[in-house]
Amino acid sequence: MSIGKGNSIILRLESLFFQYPTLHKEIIHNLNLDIKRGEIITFMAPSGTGKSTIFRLITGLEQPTSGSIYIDGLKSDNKNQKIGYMPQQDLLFKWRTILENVILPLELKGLSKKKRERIGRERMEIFGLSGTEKSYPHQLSGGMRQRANFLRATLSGESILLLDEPFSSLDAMTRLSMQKWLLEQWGRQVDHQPTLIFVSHDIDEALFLSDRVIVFTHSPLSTYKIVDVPFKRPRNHDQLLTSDGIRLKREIMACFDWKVQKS
Ligand SMILES: Nc1ncnc2c1ncn2[C@@H]1O[C@H](COP(=O)(O)OP(=O)(O)OP(=O)(O)O)[C@@H](O)[C@H]1O
Repeated sequence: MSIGKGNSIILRLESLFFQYPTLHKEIIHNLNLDIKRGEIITFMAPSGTGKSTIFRLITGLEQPTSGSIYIDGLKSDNKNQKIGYMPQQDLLFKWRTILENVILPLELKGLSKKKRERIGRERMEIFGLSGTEKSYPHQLSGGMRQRANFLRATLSGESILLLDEPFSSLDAMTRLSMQKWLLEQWGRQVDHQPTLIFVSHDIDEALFLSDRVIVFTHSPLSTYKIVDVPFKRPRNHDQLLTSDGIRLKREIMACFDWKVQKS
């Protein structure tokens, strides 16, 4: 079944239910959510309630107990290849150079060595990674490694990128500059602006990055509050200190007064 390719909805979760077979509690209960093409979204909910599980369902690593996931109009199956994924901790292969790491998606697509290295070098320059082509991951700072991870995710060429707390391991200053940097890179991709879906525990980060923040209000994940973020792009962190910024923070904080179902 299809919801119509070319529709402005790029991701639809429809009547979604999920429970791990080994876990007594349900994680997702009748979740319905539409995400538009090119949006930047952040999912927020307390730890351990199932945000990463939603990502595992979208990537096809887990199958819903019932319900459907539509990606770009098509009902997804477990062989879905249309998702780029950037995990919480960097997953760069330590035995590969940075160039070899970032061009991995092009290698998997079968591009010649010459072509993938040319594209990789060009993109590394844009992403501020020139000079690290022959370095190994352990030789780079945390911020640089996350740049390489983000570059690898964008080279997957997919229209949806899932970013699971991508900055959580970074210090506060690096984190702020990485948020700004990531929005700048996203803004440059005029022809192919992917839909970005973040998981974050950080209210400021969610407000700085997102068009909409989806704050789940119960466990199992089912209902949520949508907080629309009206700040114009390009953004700066000062916007968070305005009366609008403070009002939005209060709105999100008010959603966190909820009880987690015991397992
Ligand atoms: N493969 C699995 N098998 C069984 N239970 C699992 C599995 N993966 C996760 N869980 C459990 O499912 C629940 C939701 O986990 P999940 O990682 O999705 O939460 P989260 O909201 O992303 O957490 P965090 O914010 O801490 O990363 C937790 O209770 C977790 O222990």
